[in-house]
Amino acid sequence: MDQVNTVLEVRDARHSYREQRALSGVDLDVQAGECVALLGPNGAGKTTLVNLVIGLLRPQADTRVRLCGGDPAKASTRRKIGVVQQSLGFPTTLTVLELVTGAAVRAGRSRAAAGPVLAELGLTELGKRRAAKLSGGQRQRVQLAMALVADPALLVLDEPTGGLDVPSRRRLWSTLAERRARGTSILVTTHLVEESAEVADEVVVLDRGRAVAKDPPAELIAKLPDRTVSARTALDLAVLRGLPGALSATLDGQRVTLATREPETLVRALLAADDALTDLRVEGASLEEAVEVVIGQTTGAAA
Ligand SMILES: Nc1ncnc2c1ncn2[C@@H]1O[C@H](COP(=O)(O)OP(=O)(O)OP(=O)(O)O)[C@@H](O)[C@H]1O
Repeated sequence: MDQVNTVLEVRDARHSYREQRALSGVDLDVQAGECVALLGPNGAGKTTLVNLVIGLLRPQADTRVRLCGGDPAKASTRRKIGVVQQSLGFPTTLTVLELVTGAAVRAGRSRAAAGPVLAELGLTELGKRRAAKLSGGQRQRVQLAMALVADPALLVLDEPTGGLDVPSRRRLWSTLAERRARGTSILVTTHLVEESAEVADEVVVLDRGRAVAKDPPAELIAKLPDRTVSARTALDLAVLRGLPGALSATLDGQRVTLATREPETLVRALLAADDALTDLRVEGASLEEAVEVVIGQTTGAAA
């Protein structure tokens, strides 16, 4: 691996809160300009991993975290990251402009850097408003502006969409996509599997403290063995089950549903066997299903 391009490197992350084990040996890499989405059910260890990355938790055992080649325990290394966390507060007596300008100055950037970032996040008109008078969604945008104004090498967001309405979520994901296109590396934890897939280059699925999948979203979906082909047909069940590519077939009235790993082969055979066939549908798997499958597989393996 090209170390120069590795913005974040986590090796063998293990973490326990007293007797509660939260991470059991996770490796994670974020390359320059890459967006990695950390997915997984409640309690999987996502926040624990993020807190190790941003230096809020001290590494235990042989856990090794390198951020731009440095140790996140050091303030000089932490300055290279921008963090958006739900629990992170800021002084509510300051105005939006003061908060974002302050973040720019602390990061060694000019005060003038605040203006373009406020515009990027649609906050210009709220510049004079005190943080105490902002809605939850607006506060979240201010946090993102404070993180982005520092032009971080890595942007870390822990559940940034919590409490946001649909337009605000869309706006957040499109801001992240634009920043990624401009070269910012992003690590984001989320429960919104499908939304994250539109931005993420790679999804890492955590389950009970382990990484159970690490793939580009499309590859994770492609690992799902089955697709569903359905149609209205007069063919009987025995014929349908015998079609090339059919793994199984069920009939509901005249509607057949077939499972297959070779949808193209099966569809060709179906059309050849029944020229009166109607209402043909091929359902691809969603990323959400793929994530459920990888978590289900490990649950089954552990049982
Ligand atoms: N401060 C703490 N003290 C004790 N146990 C903790 C603490 N923080 C987390 N845990 C436990 O560690 C495990 C991982 O929690 P973590 O918050 O990292 O998961 P998560 O994937 O972020 O979950 P969620 O999606 O619910 O936010 C859970 O079993 C949780 O109960």
